[in-house]
Amino acid sequence: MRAIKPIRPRNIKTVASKKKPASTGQVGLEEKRNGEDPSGEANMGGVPRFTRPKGGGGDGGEASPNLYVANCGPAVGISHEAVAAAFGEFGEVRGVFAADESGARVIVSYAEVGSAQAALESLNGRPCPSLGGRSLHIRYSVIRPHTLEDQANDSIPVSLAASELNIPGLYLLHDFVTLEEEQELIAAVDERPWKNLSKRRVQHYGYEFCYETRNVNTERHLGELPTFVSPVVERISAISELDNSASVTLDQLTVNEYPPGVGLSPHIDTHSAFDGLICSLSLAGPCIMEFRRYSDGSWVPKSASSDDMTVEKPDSNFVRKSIYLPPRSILLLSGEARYAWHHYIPHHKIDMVNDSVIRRGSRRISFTFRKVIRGPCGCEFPQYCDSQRL
Ligand SMILES: O=C(O)CCC(=O)C(=O)O
Ligand SMILES: [Fe+2]
Repeated sequence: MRAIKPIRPRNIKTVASKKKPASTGQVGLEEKRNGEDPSGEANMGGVPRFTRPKGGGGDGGEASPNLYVANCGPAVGISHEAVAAAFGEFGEVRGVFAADESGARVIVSYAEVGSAQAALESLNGRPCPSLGGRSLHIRYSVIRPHTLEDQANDSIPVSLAASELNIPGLYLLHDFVTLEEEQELIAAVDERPWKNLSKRRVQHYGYEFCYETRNVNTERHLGELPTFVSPVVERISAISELDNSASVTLDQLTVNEYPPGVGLSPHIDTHSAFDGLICSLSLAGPCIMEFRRYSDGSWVPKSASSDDMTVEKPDSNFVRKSIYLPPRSILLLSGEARYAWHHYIPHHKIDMVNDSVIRRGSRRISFTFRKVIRGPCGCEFPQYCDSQRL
């Protein structure tokens, strides 16, 4: 058994994610530029995320379901409810939010772009009878990128050691491979074909992971895991912390290559797809991984076809914990950590570590090893389990 280096605890803080879980688009507003989660994002930490488009020109540029409306708001005697009613004539209004602290500028967020278009055409620059005859100045709103200040407002402490997180079944082993092994593993995958997803590239071995079903086709075995990972797989099976779970034969490998700043939406790996041990080796670059335990965390199948792996319920409460994954470390998820906690990599180019700014300057490559199962999952966490959904 190889020795596991002790981990020096440090007080690290991250500028992590949003407090509120996004809608099924955890890709959320950074990616869905039209904004599908206005209520959670428009005023994150008191700072509006929808904002006035920069520069001059017409209606403010690219059409969006969110309108920036000036000369209107509580400071000029117009309540948000009144705004919602007036704009509601053009389609479903999802929300009205303060655009800034003036009280005289609001964001009106529609369900549909077409409604925003109709409202803009009818109401812009004209006195609006249902809003006291005020002339409104309307443009399409844009989403202000996350700033460090936003992130700091939404930060949670980041641990270096899994033991600090108190999540049963979670382990982080530092320096699981050497620098030389890391280079060899990276070179091996760089020689092989990558598959492009929307924001990152992947390779699958053993069985292909299907992002639409979040499962594998057990009938299509692609072959044994490649020999270049054999030393890693052997080393995993010798990890004493894992007792008998390490004796499972890992037969599926997903290699992920994340460009700087790209993360992964919160998800639990499908229970009925994989056995109780999931191992993720980090190479090349670091990341922060957040764990979330949802109080009402039933397993929600993904509706939209996407590779972002978002599986979460909007508006549910959750506990957050965060850990720093350095290159060459391996993260082990078993038991509760594997079955009941969502894991998530925030989409950040910058993280705060010990009050200093850490840039994710390089790509991160992860090797995630799992064991495919054929029958239903029999875990002890039915509320998170696709096999035992109540
Ligand atoms: O990149 C990682 O470390 C995690 C990947 C992951 O969670 C997954 O592929 O399900
Ligand atoms: Fe995962």
